[in-house]
Amino acid sequence: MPVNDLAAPSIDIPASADSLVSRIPGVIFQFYRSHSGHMNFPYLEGGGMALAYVDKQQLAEDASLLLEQLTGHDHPKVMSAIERSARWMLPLNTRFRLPFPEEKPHWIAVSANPEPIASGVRWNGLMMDITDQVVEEQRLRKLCDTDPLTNLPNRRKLMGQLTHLASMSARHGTPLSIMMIDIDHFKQLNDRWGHLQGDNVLKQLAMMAQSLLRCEDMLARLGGEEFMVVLPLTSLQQCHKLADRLRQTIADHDFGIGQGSVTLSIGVAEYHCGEPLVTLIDRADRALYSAKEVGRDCVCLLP
Ligand SMILES: Nc1nc2c(ncn2[C@@H]2O[C@H](COP(=O)(O)OP(=O)(O)OP(=O)(O)O)[C@@H](O)[C@H]2O)c(=O)[nH]1
Repeated sequence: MPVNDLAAPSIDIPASADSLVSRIPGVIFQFYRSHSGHMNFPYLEGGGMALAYVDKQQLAEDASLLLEQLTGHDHPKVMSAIERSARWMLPLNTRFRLPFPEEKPHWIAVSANPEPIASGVRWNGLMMDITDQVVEEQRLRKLCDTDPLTNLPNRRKLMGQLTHLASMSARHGTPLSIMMIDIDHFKQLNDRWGHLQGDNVLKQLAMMAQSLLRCEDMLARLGGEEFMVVLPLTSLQQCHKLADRLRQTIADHDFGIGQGSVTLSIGVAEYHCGEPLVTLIDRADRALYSAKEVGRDCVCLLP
């Protein structure tokens, strides 16, 4: 084999790190915070879109021009990540939304190592635009938490929300109630009208129930023809009233198969501060069972 064939192909090697930095899909930075709290970016270079709308000269003087643009929870989140990193000399790892003109904000991931210096702390790190990755994460999370037929939250999502609301209720001493809802004789409905019509009833029912609720309430499909509603700041009596309104609304509705063809049995229970959630759910289940026992199309409650 001729010796020339083994030689490395001729490539365009960047002359310096600086010329390489402008070609990478991210930003390399140095960030500084003085003991008095002044922050700036002594160094901020890179490629990709993230730098297109920031004024590097200004940020070299004052980083708050960037930090003040952060919206929602991002500003306190980033500030406390900086504080934690500075206090414990731990890597700074966080993400935030950077507003972009005439576009949705872009998600930026930050990763930097702190080093103490006499006048404050200096970080050397990277920022990357991770918008595509975050959008995909959000899509997958929604898929995991959603019932595909009705588009309602599923059991998994509901249990997370119920756990959160129960701890808020215990902490603030506020009432919390749940409704367990089951369609009566749904098997007969499917057998008589077909599975597609059954699906249609589930979808319409979900929309109608949703329209009777407040935005802080959560309606979920637990599976089959069973639904649950979690109602924060709602006593057993208020929940009972609402459950009966829902039962009546559904009984009055013609789902394309005649009024009265779809009815609900509903069990209602109220959270007792500190009890396990399975106990609350079991009470609502037993109330639902009682509603079936007394003849369906009714609401029963267990305090
Ligand atoms: N169309 C449709 N049917 C479903 C779905 N999931 C479960 N089902 C049906 O729901 C029916 C539930 O039947 P059962 O558990 O016997 O309860 P029921 O007939 O409603 O009787 P009661 O609850 O005692 O009033 C079954 O026939 C399931 O096949 C679904 O996504 N779509």
